[in-house]
Amino acid sequence: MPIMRSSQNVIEISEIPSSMQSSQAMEAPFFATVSSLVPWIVLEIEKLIENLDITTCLAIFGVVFVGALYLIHVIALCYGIFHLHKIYEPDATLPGVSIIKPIMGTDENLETNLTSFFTADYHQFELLFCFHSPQDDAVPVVKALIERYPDVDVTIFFQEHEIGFNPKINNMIPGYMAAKYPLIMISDSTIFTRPDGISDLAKRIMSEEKLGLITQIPYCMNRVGLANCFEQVFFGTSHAKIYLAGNFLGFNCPTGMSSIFKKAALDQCGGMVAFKDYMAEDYFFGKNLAARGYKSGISNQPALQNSAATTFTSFSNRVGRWAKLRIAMMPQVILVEPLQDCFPAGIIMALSVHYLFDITVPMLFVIHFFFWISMDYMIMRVMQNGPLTVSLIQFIGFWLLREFSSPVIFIKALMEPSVRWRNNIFHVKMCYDTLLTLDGTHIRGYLLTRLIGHGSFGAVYEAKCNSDTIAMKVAVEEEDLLVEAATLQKLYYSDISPKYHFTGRYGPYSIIGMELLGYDLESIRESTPWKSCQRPTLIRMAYQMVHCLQALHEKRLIHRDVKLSNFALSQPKTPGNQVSVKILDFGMSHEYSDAEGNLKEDPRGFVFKKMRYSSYDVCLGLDPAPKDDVIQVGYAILYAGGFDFHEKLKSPDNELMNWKRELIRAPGETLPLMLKFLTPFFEEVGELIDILPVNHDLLKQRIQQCLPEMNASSALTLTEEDGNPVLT
Ligand SMILES: CCCCCCCC/C=C\CCCCCCCC(=O)N[C@@H](CO)[C@H](O)/C=C/CCCCCCCCCCCCC
Ligand SMILES: O=c1ccn([C@@H]2O[C@H](COP(=O)(O)OP(=O)(O)O[C@H]3OC[C@@H](O)[C@H](O)[C@H]3O)[C@@H](O)[C@H]2O)c(=O)[nH]1
Repeated sequence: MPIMRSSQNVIEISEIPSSMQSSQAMEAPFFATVSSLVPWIVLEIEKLIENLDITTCLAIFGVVFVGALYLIHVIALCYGIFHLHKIYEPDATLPGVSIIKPIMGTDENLETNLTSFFTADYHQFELLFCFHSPQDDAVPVVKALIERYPDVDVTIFFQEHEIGFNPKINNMIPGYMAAKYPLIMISDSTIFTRPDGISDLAKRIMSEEKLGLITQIPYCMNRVGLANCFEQVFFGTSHAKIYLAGNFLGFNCPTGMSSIFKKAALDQCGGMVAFKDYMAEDYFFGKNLAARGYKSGISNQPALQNSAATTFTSFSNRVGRWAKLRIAMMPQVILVEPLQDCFPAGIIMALSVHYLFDITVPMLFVIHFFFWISMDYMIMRVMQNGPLTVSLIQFIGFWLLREFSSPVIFIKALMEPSVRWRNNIFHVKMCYDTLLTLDGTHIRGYLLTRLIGHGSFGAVYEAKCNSDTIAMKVAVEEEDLLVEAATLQKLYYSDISPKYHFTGRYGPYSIIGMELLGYDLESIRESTPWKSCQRPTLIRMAYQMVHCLQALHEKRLIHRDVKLSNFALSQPKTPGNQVSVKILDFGMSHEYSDAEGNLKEDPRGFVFKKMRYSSYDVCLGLDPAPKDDVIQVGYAILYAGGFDFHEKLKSPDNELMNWKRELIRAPGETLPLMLKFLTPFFEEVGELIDILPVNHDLLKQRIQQCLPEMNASSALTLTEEDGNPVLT
């Protein structure tokens, strides 16, 4: 509603400053000049308020927004000048530092980067090199350095299990578990350190008791090459100013490429393993530490990225991936992020000020442009701590290229459903990470009490309402749950899946309420002493798993995501604690034919070929059929029986494909010794072909033949020993 004022008021207000003007004029001409403007400003503001309409409001908002961006520049520059590049004297009283180096692959600069850590000037540190696999190309590089620097305390780790979504965290967990010092530094393989880099981080984090996490602000080594200079200009200008201002103002605004934290503080948050499912683990380090009263900050030295593999494409993929993470974390940045670059902000400011004060647009835009680029140049000089390696003209060229390419990268990141990170492709969904932190939230009258699990579609919580306890699956996108809800309804009376309760939309979330099952079979495997179920248990599990598929396939449904963790036990029934195996997670399931037997396409376009645990035919590019569910059950049975299928999945593509082919062609020769007794079952699996329906009864008979002395269809019983589940 417009604010009405009488003209008398206007005159009164405008008169007050003029009287002040006369008194101040005697004191100082400068203040007099400023004061003389006050009545004019007040008058203009009064006029504005009188004429307040939607356009005026937008224009005022525009001025405030861009004004805040100018302020961010100023804060960043001042904070950079006063905070960065301070030099500390070595301090032998600082605690030891365990430096975790996650490594995947090598490039021409890896040796130089790693050498800088071997030769770092810190009195007590250990280097913990973490690899996904012994075949990694960087292993020989590290081994050569260990030989060259025998006095440095170094350990190499190979990832044992892929326990979470985040491959970097999966990789680092063994290193973290073995770390012996109270300070943990995480330093990416592309980082070069100055000799006093570790000392700087340690000094900074120990400067306050409540500091839990210190990150190095990302910057780059001086390198030649267009893409490298472009990258340096990006990290020295637009990225640096948000990072500096954000950290100064206390925002959780981290990048995890080079950071240090107090191990005791992270252990309070559940240790490294607690972050295994967050793609933006760095953001959640900061967030979880803050929830426990710890502060975050930045160190005095920037992180010197020194990859030899930077190209314009890799830069755009990487920055696009980060943008996707930010959007997933804070969807509100979608609105602000594209507008906070120089040109969009300039247009907003010029149009707004023109509208409000009738000053010409080109002049405003030119002033804005020069202010912005000059501030960016000064901020980059602060980051560099001296003259830039690029000339002024080159700086302007790279800066312009960055400004023009930024919206393209951002829009591309928004449009693409998946992100690539090294060898992995991920589907980062909007708000996905927030789905994992909903415990304590009320949804549809239920209190979400515990996160039970999560998959690519959403998270599953235990949810309670009075005495009723159910499982609630929560996703962001409605279509992710539609198929699952429909499948659960179709299977309601077959007793092989959790009972369906309800589905719907609740605020930003889509939900399904369903029966809460007990332990999943992967946890049962994990709780056995040798990570392998005993034969009588295995045979009965296998029988019931095939039974689940039978009920599913009879309804013309295929699961397409069959794995051990997608089978779970029903709640034990008294007396005798009997349990049955049920199948769950129908997010990828599909009704493959209509009642007449005509095949149906799935419009969702999943790429099963790329799922490493898909069957041989599916990896070749064929559409999954019921027989492929059975083959995947075969893999799950082997895994439950003690075969390290997860390790197998890490084999090179050819080797894995050969193994999959041989397992169904010649199971007697391919099955590991301890599981050779399963040959009758796998021989029958090898007979399955797409065009014939699967004969599940025959498969069950074959399972029975694997261990004739045991009744494969007899019930399973669940007990507990020392708090661990025991399935017999
Ligand atoms: C009135 C003006 C408001 C301006 C708001 C600016 C909006 C954010 C625009 C650009 C973001 C650049 C952020 C740089 C730091 C984040 C680096 C990054 O992407 N790191 C990822 C990879 O390591 C990490 O996993 C993601 C973490 C999520 C960070 C979310 C931060 C959101 C940005 C909030 C910063 C507000 C600063 C405001 C300063 C006044
Ligand atoms: O699958 C992978 C991918 C990456 N990594 C390691 O993780 C580190 C970072 O990888 P990259 O250099 O490819 O990626 P980025 O520079 O984009 O990573 C950065 O941004 C995203 C954050 O979540 C990360 O913490 C941060 O390191 C490297 O040391 C790399 O070897 C793995 O160990 N496994």
